[in-house]
Amino acid sequence: MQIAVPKEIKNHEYRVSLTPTGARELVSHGHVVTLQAGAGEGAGFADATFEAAGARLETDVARLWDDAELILKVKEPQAEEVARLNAGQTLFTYLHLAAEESLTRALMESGATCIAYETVTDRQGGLPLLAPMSTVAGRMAIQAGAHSLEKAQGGSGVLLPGVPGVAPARVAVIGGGVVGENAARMALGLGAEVRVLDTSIPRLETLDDRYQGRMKTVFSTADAIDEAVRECDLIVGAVLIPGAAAPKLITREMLAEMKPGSVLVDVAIDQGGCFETSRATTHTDPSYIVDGIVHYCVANMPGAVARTSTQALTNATLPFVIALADKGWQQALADDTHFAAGLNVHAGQVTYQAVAEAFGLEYVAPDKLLD
Ligand SMILES: NC(=O)C1=CN([C@@H]2O[C@H](COP(=O)(O)OP(=O)(O)OC[C@H]3O[C@@H](n4cnc5c(N)ncnc54)[C@H](O)[C@@H]3O)[C@@H](O)[C@H]2O)C=CC1
Ligand SMILES: CC(=O)C(=O)O
Ligand SMILES: [Mg+2]
Repeated sequence: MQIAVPKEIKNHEYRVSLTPTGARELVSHGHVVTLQAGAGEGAGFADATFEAAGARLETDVARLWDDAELILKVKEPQAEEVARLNAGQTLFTYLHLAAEESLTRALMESGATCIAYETVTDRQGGLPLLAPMSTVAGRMAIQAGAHSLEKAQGGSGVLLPGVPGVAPARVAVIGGGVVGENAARMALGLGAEVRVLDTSIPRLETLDDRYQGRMKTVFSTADAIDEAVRECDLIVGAVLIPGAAAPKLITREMLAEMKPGSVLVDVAIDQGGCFETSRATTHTDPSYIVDGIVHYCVANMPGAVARTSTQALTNATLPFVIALADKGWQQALADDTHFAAGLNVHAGQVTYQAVAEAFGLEYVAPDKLLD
């Protein structure tokens, strides 16, 4: 199969969708891997390393897209990328469509088959292609939050661990999944006082057991969120209802209850964000202030640590990419219902229920296309 690896064009996105190690595996399966020249540089992978792995280099972007049967990307396609996509091609990348009606409609119009990393599932009920980047983003959320608390960023001037004789900061993490656990773990490591809110009791049990009570576990209710808003210096938004737009858990009105200069880090921004006042930002200008509260809402946080993220992403995606390339999308998805959960759009139809519901579009179940 002809596989294309374009250079990412989203603001400060330095990841690439395949490492040279991944390219070597695909080439050994008899596939042709074509990399846009320079696509790996941001992640520290020179063109020559890809060539040594058996990949071809292409400088003509139009030709790269035109010749491809399978296009591997990291971030959702930007407008100029959607325009290059054609019927019959398969796109495998993060899509986050429930937060993006215009992208959903544009992908439908392209006629292509679009498989989202973030909705592929596993037998344990997890999201194996979201998890590696959630791990990265969760860990970064506390770095970003600590920085945002500094006065120069508009923050309250609180140091997360405090110092002897001065209390540490209070951190609340709403959503105790992969992002949430990693954020809470980093905050604990820095000496903050940490609570995690989740609606899943089994998840809170796991965290309580794993961290032996060192982080407070809280059942997520409106009361518990009100309390966190009043008490905490830093709140990380890390909720997810797979494939759906994030619920708005902190309203603009509630910001008045927060201490001035407190910080909201909305990691769930790629699914629309879980705070009413969140809007997606970029690494160029990552935070802004509403009613005295600093908001950090970067939708591609892992792009800033592209080396680590690229390796972690390829480790997770490679078995799925090999299945797509070896068998074609229809057979690969028919053989694995968890992989089939990744299909979001095919030939003009929406094949992911939460996305169809978000925009009042007709839903076509993937299994109807796979018989
Ligand atoms: N901004 C960025 O760069 C990145 C964003 N993300 C996003 O972070 C979000 C979280 O991802 P994961 O941790 O992997 O998901 P996950 O599925 O592992 O965890 C989500 C958790 O939220 C909980 N939850 C749902 N509704 C809740 C509520 N009302 N209150 C409290 N908890 C609630 C669930 O029970 C679950 O434990 C996703 O939107 C994901 O796309 C992930 C990676 C990078
Ligand atoms: C998950 C996601 O949106 C990212 O890694 O950028
Ligand atoms: Mg086209």
